[in-house]
Amino acid sequence: MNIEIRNLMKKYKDNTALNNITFTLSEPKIYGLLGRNGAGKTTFMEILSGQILADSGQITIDGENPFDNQKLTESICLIKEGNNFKRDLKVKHILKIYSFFYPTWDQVLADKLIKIYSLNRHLKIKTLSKGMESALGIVVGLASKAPITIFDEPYIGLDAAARKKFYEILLEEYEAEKRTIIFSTHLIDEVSLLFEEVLILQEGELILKEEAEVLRDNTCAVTGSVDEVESFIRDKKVFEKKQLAGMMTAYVYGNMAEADAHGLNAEGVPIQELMIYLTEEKKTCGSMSKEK
Ligand SMILES: Nc1ncnc2c1ncn2[C@@H]1O[C@H](COP(=O)(O)OP(=O)(O)OP(=O)(O)O)[C@@H](O)[C@H]1O
Repeated sequence: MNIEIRNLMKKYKDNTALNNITFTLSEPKIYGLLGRNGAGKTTFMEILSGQILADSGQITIDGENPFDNQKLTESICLIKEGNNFKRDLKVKHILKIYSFFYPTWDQVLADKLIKIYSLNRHLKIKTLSKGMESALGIVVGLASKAPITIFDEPYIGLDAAARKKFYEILLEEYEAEKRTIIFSTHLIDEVSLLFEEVLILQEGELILKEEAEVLRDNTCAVTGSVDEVESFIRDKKVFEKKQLAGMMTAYVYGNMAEADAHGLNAEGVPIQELMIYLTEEKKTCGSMSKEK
């Protein structure tokens, strides 16, 4: 589905949550939507899923506005950090409701996931632990098979093994059938290998939109003697330098092969590091620009 966002603005009183963002998500991909606390990620995901209205600008999915649009809502599944389900309903009721709601619902997958996460269908939501409630969110998000599936920090309380299982199945399902998956999380290191494209919001503005592979190929951490590294980075954009006992590591925009050719040790820069750097101050990544 083609998602077009043009000059989207959203304010809460004097607080600007989204400030004139413009971009297009035209392909089914796994998108990582990143940013510091309060950057506007949840606000954007709520507008995209038709739950709230923007103040101005346009948002369209295949040409239609998602707000109050029943037909489109059947194609979008938003799983939030918590409170996704009515507290007095049982797990089995939730599964039933969502299976009716989503034309693309996959009951076989839902059953498989219920088993993997050892969820008891007869328990009421209010009696589930935080981790179990998150697991149910994951079951619904994945089994919905919604063409636009959005996970907003979906795994509060879920342990590392359960999160790993989630990533594995997400990837398996995505490989079997591509769909647009938008994933927002603060556990970037854990998930970043899943991302095909990364979007970074800061203070309501989109400061980066780039394919993950381009980011990986064009940023590196080079280490060597201070003189060697200083000479290598002279004509490069450097976003951090660290020095210890005569050695220097510099994070730069450049590729590893070039650093190797200079006899320097080069490693990739984790997306989390890049996000932290870019959001320290308002910076954009030069040619790795925000809008395409
Ligand atoms: N319902 C609301 N009422 C008032 N202000 C709000 C509301 N929802 C969000 N905001 C404000 O809008 C800004 C963006 O919030 P949002 O929740 O979209 O950020 P976020 O990137 O999802 O943050 P986090 O990573 O902490 O979840 C913040 O300054 C927040 O305080």
